[in-house]
Amino acid sequence: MASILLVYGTSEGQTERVAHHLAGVFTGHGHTVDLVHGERLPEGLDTAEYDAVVVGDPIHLGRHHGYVRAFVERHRETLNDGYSAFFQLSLSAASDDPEHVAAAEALATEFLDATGWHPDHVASFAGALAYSQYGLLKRVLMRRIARKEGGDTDTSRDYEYTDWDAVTAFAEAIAADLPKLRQT
Ligand SMILES: Cc1cc2nc3c(=O)[nH]c(=O)nc-3n(C[C@H](O)[C@H](O)[C@H](O)COP(=O)(O)O)c2cc1C
Repeated sequence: MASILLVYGTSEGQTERVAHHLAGVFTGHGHTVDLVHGERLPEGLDTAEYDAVVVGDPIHLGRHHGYVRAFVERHRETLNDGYSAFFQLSLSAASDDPEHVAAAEALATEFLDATGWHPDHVASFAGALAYSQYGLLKRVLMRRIARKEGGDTDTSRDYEYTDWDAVTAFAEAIAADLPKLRQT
């Protein structure tokens, strides 16, 4: 049994849903998971105490949340010394245009380069459009972004593009590595 710290950033909740899904797969394999919002990190959190650290964050206006970036920068050394994984959510990853999908992956690579973090696994997942949660300005902005990405523009409902099988496969790939870590 391994101990896993799962830290996530979220604005509208889709990354939190993905984090819960990952945690469910890990606990299903008998591992323990501390699931923590990146803005509510416990004081004195020591990432070195965990066998694995998984971090997730969505793209908002081409950027990651500052608090997730700060977490990664603060713990870069232990993340790089230990076993870690990163996942990102975005609308671009849901696009039918391979260039937009590649652009989303490039944002993940840029984030990792900028923070100096070298995770063992990286994944880029499609997120969601939560029109019902957006205020007027955000709704207009997101409709514009959705139009550009070939996404849904009817703001009277929400849309989820996340491929849950891909999320499960990411979790299973990590879970498959964990028993090996305990032997080293
Ligand atoms: C204000 C705003 C800006 C966004 N900007 C981008 C963007 O620049 N590129 C992109 O691919 N997706 C963008 N998205 C889509 C989000 O990445 C997607 O909705 C994701 O599921 C949000 O995750 P969360 O619900 O955990 O906050 C944006 C979403 C919002 C609400």
